[in-house]
Amino acid sequence: MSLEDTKKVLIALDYDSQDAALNFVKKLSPDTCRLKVGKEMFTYFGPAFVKQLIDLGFDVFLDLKFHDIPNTVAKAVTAAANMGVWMVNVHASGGFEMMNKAKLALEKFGNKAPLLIAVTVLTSMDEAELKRLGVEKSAQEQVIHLAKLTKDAGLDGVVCSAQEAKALKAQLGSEFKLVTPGIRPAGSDVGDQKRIMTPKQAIEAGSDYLVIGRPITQSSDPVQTLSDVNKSLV
Ligand SMILES: O=C(O)c1cc(=O)[nH]c(=O)n1[C@@H]1O[C@H](COP(=O)(O)O)[C@@H](O)[C@H]1O
Repeated sequence: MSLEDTKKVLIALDYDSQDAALNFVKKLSPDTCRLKVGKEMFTYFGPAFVKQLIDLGFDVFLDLKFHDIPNTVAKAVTAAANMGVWMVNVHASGGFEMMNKAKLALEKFGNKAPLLIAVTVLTSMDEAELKRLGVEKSAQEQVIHLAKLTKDAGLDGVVCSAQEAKALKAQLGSEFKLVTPGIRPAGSDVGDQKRIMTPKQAIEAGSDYLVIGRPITQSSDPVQTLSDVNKSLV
């Protein structure tokens, strides 16, 4: 297995302090994880913070979950690619045309284009919440439906829960990337996540990348917790 393949963990840097985030990041090696910057840190600290992480040698997943008209999203993913991020995402419910236009906008970056993935059904949602939105399908059916649309639009993969990973790999093939938040090592707080799995279960089910935030960042020894998670995946 190559070094790249061993970096399955994407740490969700959900901090409201840049110093706290950087103190933590400086204890990490880019060989053992990748980093995710989401709405909170990007809204506070912007592209300059993302660039600092890239300059420290980390692959960055810019998780801004774009959901807008096709032209706006195509321009937003172009801005992300110009920042040099490794992965960027949109909401699949933005539709085929929006996703396809975003993917086409990244073609000009050639092999420097970030991976483009789409969020299917948020891992914080269960079937009761889907029903409130007027979705009558089960969570798994809705994830599969949106993942097929995402693949047809030419994207590289989806964000889903690990609970759907086995069915998605069977239906969409091994190359289509599955990025799974809602990861909870045994015994850790579930918080607002609903569709969860442990890191080891998620990899066994077919997840390519595990997004893990609070179980690592709020642990009493985050570096040790990351190391324990990585060891559990070997
Ligand atoms: O796109 C995401 O990363 C994402 C999608 C999703 O369905 N669920 C989800 O939790 N996330 C993100 O994954 C991270 C999960 O963090 P923890 O729940 O702290 O492990 C957060 O930064 C969320 O914004």
